[in-house]
Amino acid sequence: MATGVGVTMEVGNDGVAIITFSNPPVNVLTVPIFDGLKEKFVEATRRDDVKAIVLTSKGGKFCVGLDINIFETVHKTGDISILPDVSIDLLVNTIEDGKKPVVAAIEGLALGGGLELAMGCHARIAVPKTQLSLPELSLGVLPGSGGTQRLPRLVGLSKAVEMMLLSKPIMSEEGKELGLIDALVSSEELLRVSRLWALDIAARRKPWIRSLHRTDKLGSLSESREILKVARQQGKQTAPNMPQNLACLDVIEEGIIHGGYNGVLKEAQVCKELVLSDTSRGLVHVFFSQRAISTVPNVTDIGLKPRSVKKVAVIGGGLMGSGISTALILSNIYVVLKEINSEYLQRGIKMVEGNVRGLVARKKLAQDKADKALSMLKGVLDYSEFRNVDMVIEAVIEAVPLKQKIFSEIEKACPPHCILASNTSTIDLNIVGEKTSSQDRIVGAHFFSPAHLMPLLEIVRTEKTSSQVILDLIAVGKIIKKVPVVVGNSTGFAVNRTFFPYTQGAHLLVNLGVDVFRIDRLISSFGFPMGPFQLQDLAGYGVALTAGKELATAFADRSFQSPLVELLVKSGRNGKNNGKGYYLYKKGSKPKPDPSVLPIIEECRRITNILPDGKPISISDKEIVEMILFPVVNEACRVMEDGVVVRASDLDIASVLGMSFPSYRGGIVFWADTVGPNHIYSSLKNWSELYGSFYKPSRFLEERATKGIPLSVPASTSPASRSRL
Ligand SMILES: C[C@H](O)CC(=O)SCCNC(=O)CCNC(=O)[C@H](O)C(C)(C)COP(=O)(O)OP(=O)(O)OC[C@H]1O[C@@H](n2cnc3c(N)ncnc32)[C@H](O)[C@@H]1OP(=O)(O)O
Repeated sequence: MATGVGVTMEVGNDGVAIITFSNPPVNVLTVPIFDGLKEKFVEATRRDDVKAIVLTSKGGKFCVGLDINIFETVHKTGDISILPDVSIDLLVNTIEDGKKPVVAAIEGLALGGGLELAMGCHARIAVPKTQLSLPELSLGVLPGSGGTQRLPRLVGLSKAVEMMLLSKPIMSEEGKELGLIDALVSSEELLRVSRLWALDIAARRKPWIRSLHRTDKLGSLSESREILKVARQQGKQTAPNMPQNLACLDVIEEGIIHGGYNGVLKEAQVCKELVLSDTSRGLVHVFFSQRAISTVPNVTDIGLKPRSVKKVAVIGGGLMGSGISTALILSNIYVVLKEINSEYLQRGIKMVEGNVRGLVARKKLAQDKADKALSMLKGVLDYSEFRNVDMVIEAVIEAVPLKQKIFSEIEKACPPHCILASNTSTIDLNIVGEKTSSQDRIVGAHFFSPAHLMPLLEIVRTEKTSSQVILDLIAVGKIIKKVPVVVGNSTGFAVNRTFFPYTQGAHLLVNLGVDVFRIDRLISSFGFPMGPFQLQDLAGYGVALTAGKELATAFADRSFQSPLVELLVKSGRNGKNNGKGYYLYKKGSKPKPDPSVLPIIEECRRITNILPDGKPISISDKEIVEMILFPVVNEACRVMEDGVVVRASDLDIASVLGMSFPSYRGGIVFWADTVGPNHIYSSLKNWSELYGSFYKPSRFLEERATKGIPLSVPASTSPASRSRL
């Protein structure tokens, strides 16, 4: 066992046994920890000098739950027997129904199995601001140690359903109001109060409560059924592809109808079934992939320390610049926002204010924090404030000469340590920085719109960008609560490059006679928040035209260009911006497919003239999804082969966070490996013969498919690998 890992017991003169478990840094529950707990509880129950027990942990973080590596091992081996089976033996028989009262002393956080362990105790004392949550559904499983039964009995069914279905944490203050926590005390008082509480229960001065036996908070059967019915309807609507949501509600219902103990039995059985589901495989993969991105070879492993970035200049107050400024000021980074005239500057500042106000209106930000954030913003029209900035983020239109001019100006205006970042989404950074002699400080900081809300930050490095600058930007990304993924310099970088065939593939299908609204419906059913055409409406046609052209030129050998967006613009449509695109947009109502767009699509089909024999192709729903997503996988293969990403799983995270690829499918590469490279390769080969080079399989895909190697296996094992990182 590693140092500091284990379970100890100390019996005080007061007759209280303090059982302490420790598994740094976050006290995950593993088989040895469970074994240690069992041993100590049995010993404390047996010993005559022990009147009561306090369960606690070391290090200020009570417990983050079961070790998720165990799920990963089950996924790799299929061996479900390694899953600890503690729900009845340890939690019910040994702790809850044991002969001595147990109080949980909780500090920092109690998540998943950690909170379940605490709920098996007879009382819970917590430190203020302790985070409490059952997030198991976000891993594709359900609480497997009695959580589905005890939480409703402690906080009421509605709140418990909300906390589990949304994996929503609460703080111990709310936990106290709800009855989940019995007392809130300072960290220094935690053990003293817990000991006294345990002794009070032993002496019957305080109630000895076994949560599983309670029914007082459950309400009547008909009320419970109504709550579960509404939750099922919502689950079907919002998470149709997530089996764990409905399974969790079924398990809760079992306990309500047949009693908590039967609920626990069913819970353990369903949890095991869910662990083996594709959804759990995908979500657990995403969990670990998101943590893996923090390791970047030659950046995070060479002993460098991130420098502090306190003041940032943002150039350009448009949609992106104002979003980036918002993200920075919300995290206490001072921003100078530069525009070329006061009209544009005022507009930019208003947009930032609007972003911040929007967060307050949606109760995501307190008013005092909003005021504080806005006080960190200063609008400027020249470079004088740039003399002491730590970083500049350029966010002007995608025009090479303009960006080059800005970069040579900021090179002179900023101090020599200043990071020079561009938010370009497509332009080669070497070209952006061509007219400077500071290539080592030039880096891409590619945010996704709306920049204050979207979690991904693509950090683009050239061969010349210094490791220090990359490390600094990773640190800034984390401070502003983004997930920073370091990628290599290539047109479209990782995300836009991988996903350019997504839009083009959808357009190609339309020109082959497939209905736009059918495509959008199917892509939404696959799990994207919306289809490619609604997304185009939302992003605005200007972006579609400029970025689309850039990518089509760079990848001319495999691009499909449709005149549809130009035709839409000619007919006075500009997507959501002017309320008219493929859909009609009215305030307060959902977008409606607009039938008057169909003649424009017909005109487009006449221009491209690719309908085989002049007739629309006949195609299944499954094939439509594949004809859009397999070309994306194909480009992902090229991105990996070109070394644009460090690991395949970085592309998974980038696709989930940047393109809203459904997380429960594990990301684009993980999903492709689930579908099977061979099926993808042979489908693409077939379509390329029928419909042209857009579908031509890449060399990397062909090699993996023919050799039977998963796409996620590191590219370095492939002879064609040539890293840009
Ligand atoms: C039977 C039960 O019902 C089943 C369960 O309990 S399932 C588990 C339920 N618990 C969870 O889902 C919690 C998952 N963890 C988290 O949400 C976050 O890690 C956290 C909020 C605890 C901390 O976040 P943060 O401070 O950003 O640190 P983060 O980098 O995520 O985690 C620190 C380290 O702990 C690891 N870790 C955190 N929770 C873990 C877990 N439950 N199992 C294994 N490792 C875990 C992370 O992988 C990371 O490891 P690394 O340093 O080697 O990369």
